[in-house]
Amino acid sequence: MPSGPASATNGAPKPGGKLRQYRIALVVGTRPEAIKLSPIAHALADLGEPPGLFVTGQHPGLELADHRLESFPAVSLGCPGQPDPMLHADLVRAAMLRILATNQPELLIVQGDTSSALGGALAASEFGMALAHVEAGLRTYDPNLPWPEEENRVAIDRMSNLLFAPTSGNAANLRREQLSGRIHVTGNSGIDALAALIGPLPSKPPRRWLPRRQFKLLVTCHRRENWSAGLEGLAEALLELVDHRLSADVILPPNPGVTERMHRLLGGRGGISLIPPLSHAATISAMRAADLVLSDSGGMQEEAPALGVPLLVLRDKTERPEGLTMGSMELVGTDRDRIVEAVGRLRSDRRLLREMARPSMPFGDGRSAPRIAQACLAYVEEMAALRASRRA
Ligand SMILES: CC(=O)NC1[C@@H](OP(=O)(O)OP(=O)(O)OC[C@H]2O[C@@H](n3ccc(=O)[nH]c3=O)[C@H](O)[C@@H]2O)O[C@H](CO)[C@@H](O)[C@@H]1O
Repeated sequence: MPSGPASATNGAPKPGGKLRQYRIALVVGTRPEAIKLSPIAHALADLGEPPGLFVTGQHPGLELADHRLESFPAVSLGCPGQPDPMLHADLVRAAMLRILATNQPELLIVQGDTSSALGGALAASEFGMALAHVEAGLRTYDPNLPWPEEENRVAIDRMSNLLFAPTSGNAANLRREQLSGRIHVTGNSGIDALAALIGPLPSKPPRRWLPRRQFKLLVTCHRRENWSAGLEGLAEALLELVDHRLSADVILPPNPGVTERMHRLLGGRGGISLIPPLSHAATISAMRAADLVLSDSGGMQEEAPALGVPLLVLRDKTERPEGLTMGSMELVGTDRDRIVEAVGRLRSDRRLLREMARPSMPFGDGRSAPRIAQACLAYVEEMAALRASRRA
């Protein structure tokens, strides 16, 4: 069995986990990866296989304890996010290669489509290590929307031995590409994280939308393709909307450049509050308290249907069409007039708004992490048996 990393461990394995070096490791770089990988780390620990963590540093302020990950042995790679995501992926790859040269787990798990996930996948593949991709098969089929995420997830799926597709639609995408990895339809572990916060899902939306009451928007916008014209269109729309008995809480992203731009566009305007990044629990509370959410976030597209919160997606394409099919969300992009029209239409037609707020679970039942953990463990055991039979 390979030994775990010698450097920078923070905390002992979870009580109940076996006291041994880990065979499975997870790559964690950003807030959404921590949110979605935490249930999987705990599900592995529950099976007696606590994993190790490679923390890339992409989001430098990421606190493992905020995501219940502090009890797992962790190596810090010291690779903060870069303006050029390809450079960042390469830095992560190089840092991982240095560690894997002496300490190799048997299976590396990466999640989603970040440059941390891509860097980890490239390192695993260079070492001939087994690789599992959580959240496989999401596609817009447009390499620019979103960039670089669409390219990252396609590349990671091609390298992976285990492909954990959240939905049957995602699995169908993978089958069409005739990839060599094994496909499992598991649900999205982001829904597990949501259930851990608020209890059984789907949750009942609080009844609201009384006529004449002030209408409250919750807004997030951080995708790279929205950094210039997109943020301007959104800001113009919000400035127009708040003149009409409507308020907007805008949650700022961890990215300082985007935050600075939002302050310039919207700072000091009545009816608009600019809020620093929130904890996951506080974000979910804010979503539930809003009449309507406007966001380009991927995770919030998954959370909104389960919470029964209507969502306008500030993007032209989505890799999560399931939310559109369920009627919980609508694509509006970042054009000023389109946003103003959509908010106005929903605000004046409460029946439409209530229909969008009908809770549904297109992204999983909140029990994907145990499925993923079991499949990972079975794969590791299978590979070990294969190696043993070759030695015999
Ligand atoms: C194109 C796309 O969709 N890309 C993804 C992106 O994240 P994604 O776009 O989802 O990233 P966000 O930064 O929006 O994170 C979303 C998550 O963070 C929470 N939240 C949000 C604001 C806040 O202040 N505090 C907070 O905790 C949300 O409730 C949600 O759970 O990387 C994820 C991790 O690989 C992937 O799963 C997604 O596919």
